[in-house]
Amino acid sequence: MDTWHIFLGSILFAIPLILLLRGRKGGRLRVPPGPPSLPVLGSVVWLTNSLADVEPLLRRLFKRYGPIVSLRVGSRLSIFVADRRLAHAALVERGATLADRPALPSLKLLGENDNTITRASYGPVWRLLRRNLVSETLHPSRVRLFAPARSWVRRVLAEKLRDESSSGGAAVVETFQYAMFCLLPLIYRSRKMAVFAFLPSVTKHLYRDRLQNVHAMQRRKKDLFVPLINARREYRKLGGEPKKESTFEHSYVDALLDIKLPEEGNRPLTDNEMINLCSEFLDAGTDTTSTGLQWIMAELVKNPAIQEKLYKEISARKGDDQDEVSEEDVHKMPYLKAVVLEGLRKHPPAHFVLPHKAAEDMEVGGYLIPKGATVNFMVAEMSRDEREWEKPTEFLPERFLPGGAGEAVDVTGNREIKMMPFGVGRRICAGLGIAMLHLEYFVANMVREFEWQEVPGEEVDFAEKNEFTVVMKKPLRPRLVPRRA
Ligand code: HEM
Repeated sequence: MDTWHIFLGSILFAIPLILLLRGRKGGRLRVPPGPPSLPVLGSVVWLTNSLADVEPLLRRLFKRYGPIVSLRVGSRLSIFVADRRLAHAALVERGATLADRPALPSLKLLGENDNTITRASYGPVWRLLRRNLVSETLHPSRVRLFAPARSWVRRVLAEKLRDESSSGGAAVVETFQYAMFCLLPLIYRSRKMAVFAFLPSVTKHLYRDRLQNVHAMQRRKKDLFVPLINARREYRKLGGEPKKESTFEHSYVDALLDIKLPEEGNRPLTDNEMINLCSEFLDAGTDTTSTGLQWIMAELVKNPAIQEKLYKEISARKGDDQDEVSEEDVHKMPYLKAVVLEGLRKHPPAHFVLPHKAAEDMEVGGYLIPKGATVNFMVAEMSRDEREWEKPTEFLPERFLPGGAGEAVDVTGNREIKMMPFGVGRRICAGLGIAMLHLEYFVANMVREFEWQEVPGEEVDFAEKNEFTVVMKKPLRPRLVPRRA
């Protein structure tokens, strides 16, 4: 072992030890450091910063206090973790302790329960709902059955992009969203509820209009989903055969109709619960995937040599006469996978995982995470950390090929975390497999159909904007030159 390795080994050994000693005061563990707090308001930083700008604020706090910091929102303690090793210790090594979710104050205002996969407490209902989605609908054997739907959406997407490109810079963002809407049908989302995290009993009066809008959207969601659910009920009653390409033998709604909640006297799901679960399925999968697709295509526009290398890999497998790059094909394309992983590393669609809750007191990095605290993990900070990734601001898919630093990176983070675009541990994204498949499938087919070029005056701009996911502030508008007749 050379001196450099001994030096590196000592540093890696010393960091947790230093953190451990810093967290102790008179032998007792302290909560992670952070700015001072005031009663009712929480951390004083809220006097000069808004919740919407929490990411740059956190970056400043990590510089000042280290990779784990505390903030208070009202009386609630939120802890933020930016270090990949601490994330592994918290979410994988002591996974069950942090597998719970904090209660959403807004749910009560809306008269809703938390029976969805994302919101449910870590327990039997969550387990049942999650298993239902993962093994009944998103299991690879089921996902394969949806190949005709994927093909149909790919054709629609290519046609729409062809139309767009004939009129100059193509507005690809809406087209990607539309494609994902078609694939995971229609969407409803309620992202404007963050204000109700502060004193819901007061903010519900201050933001009465916003609350009314959310109620109206809830009604619209009901109008939209109930007929679809009822149609499926009828269809099952008749024991019907699938009649056309878009009618599948199995759907998520079928799996939901079969569920009985053992903890609650074996009752079936209510219509409201089914609506929330359908809408969660679409919410969770649509924006995330179309945002990921947009960032990856933007990088390919900006890096024509990488696009060309990818095109060569694709055309070596698929002749011009063949219809599409299929699911089976994409599994055999290592460079395509590297491009998608590098896109998710540099531009994770979600910069935070969903909030976790500590079920009991626990120690992370030498600090106390008290029972009931909310714990958040900084996805983008980890995958852009220059101590872990060489040239993290550059788009270099080669790092995921044999010999590269990201070779054999495991996005599930079970062994170690290098990046965690889908979260890790027990609450890891339930759609990881299908999300990776959709990204690889659409990137491959879109690069095969068109050459994606930068348009003068519409240069690619990697500035970010916080929406439901982190999107391109200036949407991508490339020139698309068809590669095939
Ligand atoms: C590129 C696309 C996607 C990304 C980047 C992504 C990312 C994430 C992240 C970061 C979480 C939170 C993990 C945590 O709290 O620790 C999550 C949770 C979740 N995702 Fe995804 N997701 C994607 C696509 C999908 C798709 C396609 C579906 C389903 C159709 C889906 C369903 C879910 C569900 C149900 C959860 C909640 C898991 C739980 O609480 O047990 N996601 N996802």
